[in-house]
Amino acid sequence: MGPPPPRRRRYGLRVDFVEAMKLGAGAQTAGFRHLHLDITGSTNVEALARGQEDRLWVTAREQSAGRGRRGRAWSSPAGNLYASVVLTDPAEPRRAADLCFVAALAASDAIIATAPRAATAMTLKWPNDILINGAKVVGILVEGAHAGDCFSAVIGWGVNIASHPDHTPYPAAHLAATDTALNVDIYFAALSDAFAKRLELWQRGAGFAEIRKAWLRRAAGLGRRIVVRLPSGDIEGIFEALDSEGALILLDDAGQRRPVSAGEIFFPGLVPSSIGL
Ligand SMILES: O=C(O)CCCC[C@@H]1SC[C@@H]2NC(=O)N[C@@H]21
Repeated sequence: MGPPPPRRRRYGLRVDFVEAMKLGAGAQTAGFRHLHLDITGSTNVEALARGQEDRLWVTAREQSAGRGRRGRAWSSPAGNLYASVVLTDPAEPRRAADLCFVAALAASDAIIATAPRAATAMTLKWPNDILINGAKVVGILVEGAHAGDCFSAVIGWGVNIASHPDHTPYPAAHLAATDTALNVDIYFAALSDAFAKRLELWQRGAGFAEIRKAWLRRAAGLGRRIVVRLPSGDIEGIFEALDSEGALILLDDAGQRRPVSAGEIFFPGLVPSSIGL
């Protein structure tokens, strides 16, 4: 009789003990590595703790303390994707905000590759959400840490695949509602590949200019009236463009162009439709 199988620990379980999600072949070729956990508080926190390990993906089947933007919690049951990647010195720190757009484009590429029905109704909401018929399916949290001279960025994706939470402050949806064969393994392989390609384009290709152009082609509300919620109150106007720093350019009712680099946007009069989502 051989030795008993290793006992499963709930926390900090390494990839060899759980059914591992696989990196896409392109991501492996590009030198990315992968740590898959059964359950963790937050894959972003795990990744930030490994800030020196460039090109490391950290994924988890479940999170017990998933973090969203604006200090919100991110509901994280099994069946959805929780994935973070560490990039050590990816660019000058002043260009770190570009990563929001690189990340959103990669996640949208992965939807096109794996969820063709949802993809027909997909738009990107500034700065880094993905909507299907106006309802959120992907949220992205980019965080940074300095250690000595080194700057690490961690990008975390939460992707609603098998379910979406109720009672969110915004309408939410999930991808398998229309693309029923989709699961986290299929989506993660596509995301890791798409991210390797978009990162390469940003770092070694045409930089932010190309990313900006591609993002704008999929943007929600471009050329339309939007509301921007700022700490100082709401402002309204036309979503005219994205500048070279990723700020949203709002043409207000007084004809002033106002760059917005932080805030939340809303589309007045748009009711998310629900073709099964
Ligand atoms: O509020 C948002 O829209 C951003 C949500 C980001 C959630 C993901 S899930 C994987 C990673 N780990 C976290 O704790 N948060 C991000």
